[in-house]
Amino acid sequence: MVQGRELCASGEPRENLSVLPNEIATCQQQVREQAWAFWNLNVIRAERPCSQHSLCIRCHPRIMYCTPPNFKEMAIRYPKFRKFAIQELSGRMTIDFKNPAALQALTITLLEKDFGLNVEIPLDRLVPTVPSRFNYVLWIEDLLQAAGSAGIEVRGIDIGAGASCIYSLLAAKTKGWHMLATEVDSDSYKYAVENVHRNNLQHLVQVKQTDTGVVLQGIVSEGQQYDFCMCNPPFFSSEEELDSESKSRSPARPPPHSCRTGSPSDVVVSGGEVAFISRIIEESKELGTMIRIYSSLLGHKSSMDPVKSLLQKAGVSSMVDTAFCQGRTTRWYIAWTFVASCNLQQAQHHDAQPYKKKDKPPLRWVVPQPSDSALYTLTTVGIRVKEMLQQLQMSVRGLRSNDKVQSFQVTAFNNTWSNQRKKRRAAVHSDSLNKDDPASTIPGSGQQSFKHSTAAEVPNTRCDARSASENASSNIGHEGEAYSECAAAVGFSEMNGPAVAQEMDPVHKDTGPGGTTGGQSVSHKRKLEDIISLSKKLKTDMQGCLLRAGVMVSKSGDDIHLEMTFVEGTGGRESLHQVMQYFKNRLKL
Ligand SMILES: C[S@@+](CC[C@H](N)C(=O)[O-])C[C@H]1O[C@@H](n2cnc3c(N)ncnc32)[C@H](O)[C@@H]1O
Repeated sequence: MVQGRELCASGEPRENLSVLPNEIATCQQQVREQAWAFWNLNVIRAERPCSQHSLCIRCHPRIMYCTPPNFKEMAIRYPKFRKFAIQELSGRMTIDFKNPAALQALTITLLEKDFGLNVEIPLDRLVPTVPSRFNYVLWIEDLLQAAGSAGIEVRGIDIGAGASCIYSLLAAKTKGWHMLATEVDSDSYKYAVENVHRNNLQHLVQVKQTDTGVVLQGIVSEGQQYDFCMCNPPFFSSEEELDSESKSRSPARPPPHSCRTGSPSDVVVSGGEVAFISRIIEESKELGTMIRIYSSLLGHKSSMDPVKSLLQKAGVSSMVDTAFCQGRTTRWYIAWTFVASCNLQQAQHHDAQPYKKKDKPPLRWVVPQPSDSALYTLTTVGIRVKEMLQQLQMSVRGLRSNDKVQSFQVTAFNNTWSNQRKKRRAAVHSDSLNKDDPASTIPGSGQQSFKHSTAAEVPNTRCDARSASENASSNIGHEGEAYSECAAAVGFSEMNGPAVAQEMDPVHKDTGPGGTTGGQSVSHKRKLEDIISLSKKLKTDMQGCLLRAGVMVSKSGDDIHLEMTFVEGTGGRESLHQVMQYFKNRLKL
């Protein structure tokens, strides 16, 4: 990677690219860049977004791929994908995006994981990228809504289904739409038919082999009515154009991250995509309202203007276009209708989501049942958790307390949870040496809580360091939602000023054994002053707290869960893991 040569998708130089020092790291970085790019993320590497980023960092607002999928989880769960998973030095999983077999495994795995689809795609045919295909399906759904066709039994046509038959399978599986998929290539046709059967979707998807001479004519018979047609046309006019595309690519545009897949029959058509779409437009003039919405994807932005002017000449009653971006690849989409009452412009959405860094899920643990089941209640566990947090000298602020949830915001400035045994021994030792030294009880010295701690040292074997599968499963399922719940419980916005004051209150009140705030001795007063000055220092250090987290005790069925969500802190998530481990080892009811 050479700084200065790197450009944003729009052609502007990227800023602040990090170049790792050695060759291995650079190589790792490149693989990672490919991965990021593949997931629509290359642009986040530019600290200062270019003028077009607001436009190009886009995926459909309803798509799940605005955050990248968890390759680690996929590698654990899917052996087909695991074969191609590469672990970087950082531990992050990626694949070689230049390897068609790896792309094939990625597509097949995502279709299975996210859509329950079992698909086979030959390596000599186009391997579709799942996010870009699902973007189109979701956009069609928007168009149907705009055309007033949503909610009814939807019938669509997928022109050029390819071997994967991906659009029809996604549309049928996720939306229950009836699809007619057409394909001219006999090998692709066979694969498409098998893929439909493999997923038992014959009742929704019909695959038809067609002639190159037609696109829609002869497919839609008299009296038939379809709600939409969609198409990912062959982009190129010749194999030479296909080959020269990468060479003729403007130096302002970076090379594509992933390799090209598919045969020339997939991507080459006489006259290129404009000619192909102009055939759809011509035929749409004939078919008129028999198909309510016509649409096509465009592989080249330069095709948009000629296509629009053809549509204007065709006298369409409404048209709309959009673009979705995946990594360095943008695809444009156009739709039109001859139905006078359809205003497709209503489907114009400018609220596409920018990439959001995936929120880390909370750490979660099922609190084991004690022998006395009467103690296994939300209240008892909540109280015990709060006590333990306070014993750890954390500031604990109650946030929510009802019959389902008890949640707290906690802040720690010192690591009072690691090496407990060692610290206790040291505390006992120093205690015997300085029995009367008041400093030994100053909160924050890390000693007071250990003296008072009654927690057993017996490690809980069920809860030892997280296993790989536990790590993985923490990312599976609806942790995102759980995270939001916990994060909401934590109340990010409330986490500043008031928490500080409240945090310090217990310290002020804690005047030591037998002490009162009135009529104190001089030494006791000094001790209080020390504590107050320490408190003030801690207040000013608030920004640099070691750990701030949300802690939630919740009931789910018969189980009581303890969840911890990292918010901030110099100790990072590692410190949260340590605190969770502390609870796993010591929480006794
Ligand atoms: C770019 S590929 C798209 C495949 C698939 N829809 C996808 O998005 O991955 C274009 C497909 O259209 C097919 N095709 C080309 N001309 C066609 C025609 N006149 N009618 C139907 N399919 C056609 C090609 O064989 C190829 O499979």
